[in-house]
Amino acid sequence: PKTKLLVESLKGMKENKNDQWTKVMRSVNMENLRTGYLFPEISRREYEHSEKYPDAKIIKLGIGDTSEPIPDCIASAMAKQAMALSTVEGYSGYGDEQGEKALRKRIAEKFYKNMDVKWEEVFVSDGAQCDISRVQMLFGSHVTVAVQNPSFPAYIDSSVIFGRAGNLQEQNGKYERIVYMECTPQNDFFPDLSNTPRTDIIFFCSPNNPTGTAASASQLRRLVDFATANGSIIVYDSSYAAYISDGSPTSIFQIPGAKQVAIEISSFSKFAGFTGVRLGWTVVPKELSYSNGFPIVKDYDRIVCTCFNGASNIVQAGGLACLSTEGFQAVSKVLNHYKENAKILIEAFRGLGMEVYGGENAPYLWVHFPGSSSWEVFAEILEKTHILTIPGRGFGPGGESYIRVSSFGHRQTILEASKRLTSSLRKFNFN
Ligand SMILES: Cc1ncc(COP(=O)(O)O)c(CN[C@@H](CCC[C@H](N)C(=O)O)C(=O)O)c1O
Repeated sequence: PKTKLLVESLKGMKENKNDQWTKVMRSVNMENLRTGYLFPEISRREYEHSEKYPDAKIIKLGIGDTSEPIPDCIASAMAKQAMALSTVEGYSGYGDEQGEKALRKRIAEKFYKNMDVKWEEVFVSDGAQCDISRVQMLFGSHVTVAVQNPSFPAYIDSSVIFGRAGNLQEQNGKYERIVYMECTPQNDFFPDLSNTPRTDIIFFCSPNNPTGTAASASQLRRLVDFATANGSIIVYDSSYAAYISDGSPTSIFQIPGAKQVAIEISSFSKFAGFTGVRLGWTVVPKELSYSNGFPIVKDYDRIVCTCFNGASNIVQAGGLACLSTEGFQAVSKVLNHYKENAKILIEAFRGLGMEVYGGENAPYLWVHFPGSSSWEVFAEILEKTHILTIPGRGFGPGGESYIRVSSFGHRQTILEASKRLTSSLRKFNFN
């Protein structure tokens, strides 16, 4: 009788389709996210290609995911913490939502030396991606937002979800309420602030994803002055700071006065291979306040306590190990491996006479195919070389006619990619 009842009820649902739906309206903000999120689309294209060419050895230089194993001393620290949980004396439950004090202190010492950043201003998280949305929770839907163009899509997409982007303008692919700060080779990938309207929030990523370029101290000085003059807040994403090789600032807080106007988000993903382990942090300075003088750090603390129960204790043990002398030496070796990969790929593209940007201060190359559609270049390269890249258009209208190539991969894979590109790209006639 129970099965019969279940079958009847299911049949009943099929007869009147409308009964299947709730009466809850969909958020207009979610409706406004008209395109799919970029990275799952790249994974879908990869899957389609692997179906079409089941024997092809696809090389993945698309999604910026690390490839090399986590150094043993770091993995062992996580394993040790995990095993400790199986003992009475080693077990621990909920930790501080803001992160373990020892790790907060270590992050402040390691990455913010002489920048007057206090450990109480460091909030440990499960990654920069999540913190971008948690920082968005600080502000009402009325606030205005500026992003670099091109830029990592999470800043725009989370602004849409929080109702501060307006409608997507089909004709130019821009959201009507977002200010797009053009970053091109012509302006050294730094926006012309004298022609940039005031916004409440300025998302700024350096080293930059996708262009792979790092802002200089004088450029960041101008950015801080611009935010100070406008009473704006910079949300600075330094997830790739560890790749900086040319002495550019690794933090916005290297710029005097930045603590009054900036929040910094960062991550263990790309310097420690923690993309799957999930660990990041956000610095909210005590000096940063809303227009009524209320300290923003108090609201951020409230959001972290209400919306996040703290990063995993196992993962935080790994984070602490990353920042030990031995651990940081070990992850730096892996970083150099990726930097060497970038050099190999730059050589391959430059050897073909192509304009390549980035790669020195970030694990991303920004390759220009003047006059070509970036999705067509992406598809052609995938079809002809079985190499996955990312079409620049996926990072905003400013990415059209570029592709982003990531330098994560085993050395053999990168050398193989370089060989395929060199032998195949000559024949491509992109126009
Ligand atoms: C500028 C910047 N800020 C934050 C992040 C995410 O950091 P997290 O790992 O959350 O600490 C990233 C990671 N971006 C990658 C991974 C993307 C694929 C991930 N599934 C996603 O959907 O974002 C890429 O651009 O290929 C980044 O570039």
